[in-house]
Amino acid sequence: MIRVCIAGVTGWVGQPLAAAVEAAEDLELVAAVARRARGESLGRLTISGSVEDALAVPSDVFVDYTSAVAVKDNVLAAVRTGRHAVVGSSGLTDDDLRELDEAARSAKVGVLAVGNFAITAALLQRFAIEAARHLPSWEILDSAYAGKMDAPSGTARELAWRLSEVRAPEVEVPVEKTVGDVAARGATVNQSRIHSMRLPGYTIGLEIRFGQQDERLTLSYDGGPGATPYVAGTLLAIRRVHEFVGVVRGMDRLL
Ligand SMILES: NC(=O)C1=CN([C@@H]2O[C@H](COP(=O)(O)OP(=O)(O)OC[C@H]3O[C@@H](n4cnc5c(N)ncnc54)[C@H](OP(=O)(O)O)[C@@H]3O)[C@@H](O)[C@H]2O)C=CC1
Ligand SMILES: O=C(O)C1=N[C@H](C(=O)O)C[C@H](O)C1
Repeated sequence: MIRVCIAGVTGWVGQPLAAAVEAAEDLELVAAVARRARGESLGRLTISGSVEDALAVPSDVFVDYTSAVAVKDNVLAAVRTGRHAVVGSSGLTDDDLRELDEAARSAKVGVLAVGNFAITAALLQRFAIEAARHLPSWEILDSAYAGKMDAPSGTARELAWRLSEVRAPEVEVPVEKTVGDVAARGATVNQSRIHSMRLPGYTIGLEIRFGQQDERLTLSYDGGPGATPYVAGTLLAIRRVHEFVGVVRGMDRLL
């Protein structure tokens, strides 16, 4: 039986994830965190108001679906107390992930950090890696609901990181030589350009556009209004994270 602690248990993903953990025969939800629901009952357990309190309960895997602001400290606290961690929350930078990797290696635990647990997003990433082997120029468009605090999205950051392992995209006019406002060319993440839009009416989406002379290729991912696609991937990560030591990024290591 794998004992699970979920931070963000009342959230859009945390809620259905907690139900799925409780329904699984090999998993047991032993602790949960959400500040405003502190003290409330969830099945047989009482929701903690802080990660520190939740980590006082023995558990094997810590799952974070809180926010870009809280995730780094939460996961550091979890690995330092010997928990494997599954990171759903977005917002972690490469430097944050390096710091988590050091902490996880010294505690000899695994951390699976996945920008997007949906299979369709994982497939986009795989197809984009293949396309980047053949097409040298691309830019990324990240779209999300108006209230999403972090930018670029975790999905976009992870894609840029994976593409950097293939090559750096070719640009004709170096971005710093832009005439006008350099910010109009988007953010540089691992050498890819990412343009983030935050708009009412949107859920989450990612597009990568490749271009070369006289032809274009666009790969596009759209997340819908429900959190179901993230739950299955997160359950898989909970079951497999003990196989790793240090930080592992991306769903493909699990597929
Ligand atoms: N990797 C992936 O596939 C996915 C990633 N995400 C990412 O996951 C994160 C959460 O998303 P979502 O479920 O929509 O968020 P919600 O805002 O719906 O839920 C956040 C949850 O975390 C709790 N929370 C927030 N801040 C803290 C804190 N400092 N300490 C403890 N608990 C906290 C909230 O309760 P309270 O405020 O009461 O504490 C709530 O339970 C985001 O970063 C999002 O981008 C989302 C979907 C998929
Ligand atoms: O904020 C969200 O909701 C989501 N964020 C993730 C991200 O930052 O990439 C992905 C997920 O589809 C939903």
